[in-house]
Amino acid sequence: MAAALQVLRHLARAPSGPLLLGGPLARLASSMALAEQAQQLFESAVGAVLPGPMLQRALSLDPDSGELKVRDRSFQLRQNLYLVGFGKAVLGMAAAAEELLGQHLVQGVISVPKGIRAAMEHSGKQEVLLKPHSRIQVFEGAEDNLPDRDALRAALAIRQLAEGLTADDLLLVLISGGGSALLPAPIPPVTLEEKQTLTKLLAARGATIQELNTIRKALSQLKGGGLAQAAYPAQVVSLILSDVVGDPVEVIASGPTVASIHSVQDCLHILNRYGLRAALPRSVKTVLARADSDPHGPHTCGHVLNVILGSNALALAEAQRQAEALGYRAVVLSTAVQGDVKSVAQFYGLLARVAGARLALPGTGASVEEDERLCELAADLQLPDLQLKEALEAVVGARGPVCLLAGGEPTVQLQGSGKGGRNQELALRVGVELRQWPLGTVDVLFLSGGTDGQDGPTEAAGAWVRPELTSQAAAEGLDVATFLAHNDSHTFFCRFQGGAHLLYTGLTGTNVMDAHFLFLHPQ
Ligand SMILES: Nc1ncnc2c1ncn2[C@@H]1O[C@H](COP(=O)(O)OP(=O)(O)OP(=O)(O)O)[C@@H](O)[C@H]1O
Ligand SMILES: O=C(O)[C@H](O)CO
Repeated sequence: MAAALQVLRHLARAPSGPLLLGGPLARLASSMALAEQAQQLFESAVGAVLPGPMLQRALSLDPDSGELKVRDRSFQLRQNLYLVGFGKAVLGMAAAAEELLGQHLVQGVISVPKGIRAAMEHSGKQEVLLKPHSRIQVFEGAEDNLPDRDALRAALAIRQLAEGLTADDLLLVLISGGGSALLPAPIPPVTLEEKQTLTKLLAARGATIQELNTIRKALSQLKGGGLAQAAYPAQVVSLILSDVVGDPVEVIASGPTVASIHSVQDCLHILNRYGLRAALPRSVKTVLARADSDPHGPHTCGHVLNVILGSNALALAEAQRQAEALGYRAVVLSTAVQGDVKSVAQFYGLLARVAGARLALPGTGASVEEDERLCELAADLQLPDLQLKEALEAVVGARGPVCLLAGGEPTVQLQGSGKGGRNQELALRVGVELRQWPLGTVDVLFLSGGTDGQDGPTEAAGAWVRPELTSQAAAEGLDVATFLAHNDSHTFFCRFQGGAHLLYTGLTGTNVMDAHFLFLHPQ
């Protein structure tokens, strides 16, 4: 962070060339409104991680020999292919896999969210639906992202299919976010209800996805490598769409094809941390005690190839390419944005100010205090891959419009009973921050969107804001602070300018967390 601070000071003194005002870039920008460009970039980010194109990139089948190539590995197909899958994006992944490999597919079972087929049909996304005579059986379940009886039935069908395989077979496992809730198979005597309660309690008390999934793995027959073990001696290829920062295969959907490295002690620490150890059901204690003395130890997964197919980084890289094609100097800041939405909003607000000042008044920049405060905010967020120094250097060298891109999943501490999602809340908070940092001659726009197309329990994917937001809202009689106090960002955006700042994509059929874009455009 000290290095970034040094660069900030250096950049503040650095001379800058003239902006290309009135040049081709400015003309291009004026011909296409900034908001439209922002939405276009969001769509291109999502487009890069749609199931079909992703599978086509990762798999290639030689139709004559039946040789399947997955990255640099080869597998021989001869009507020996089976498929299972679980997760919010798995319907489209399965449709694409069947399209590519259908002639070798014997049977498949997938577990997908309740209502997803109807929703996709409704939004005209035929490409993510299975064909009428598909060999893949579909189970819908896990309403509200919680394991239920329907998901349990799906998990048992998946286990049965895996257990019936032989050494001649290949099992293709399609995995995406939401997979944990869609593949519940508690180890007896733990019941589904007990697992549901424990999961809910851990989530409500703020457990991270890593902690939550460590517990899920310890209590599950299929998570933490259990599915891979059930499929042994068949070969297993897992194609994974990541919805977790850093793309850890052992965490995404609780790693059903990755050997778990956690001990019972790890689980007890987590349960202690959230005050749940004392009140554990007897069944959970029994399973944990049994695991402690399990002579077989953790599952082995030597017969498995785990491949990350798509991620937030891939989506942002595409948006970056598109932004550059539109004439922006585009930099990916981080793909690991986590932390409380309020701190994340402060960071983006001040970043806009510090970067924008360099565009507005070349050679001067923001104040030293603002530079220092930005570095402090960045340090507090602890983003492992943050490219702040590079981004600010790029701004100085840009001499024209700049687009800073980031991704991840901030958290919202829900206090009110309002309607919203973390993207709309982040955008609204950034709108408030931008008001504090007037940038004069630089046009600013911030957009935040969930790549699955659904932000919290709303129909919008996210929202975009500009520095004028709070004053324009006040003129419409809308007090932003009141909406924020109740986590009511969606209601706010529905009313503000007739909903014009909401980002609507419909369900996209994919899910690689959220995308944040900050546009700085010298006027
Ligand atoms: N009123 C609200 N305001 C802000 N955020 C909210 C509100 N209600 C729910 N959320 C947030 O929405 C999220 C839950 O919605 P959603 O199902 O889209 O997220 P998710 O389960 O993390 O799935 P995904 O990663 O696929 O988006 C949680 O992060 C929750 O804090
Ligand atoms: O299903 C899950 O466990 C989460 O979506 C993380 O992958």
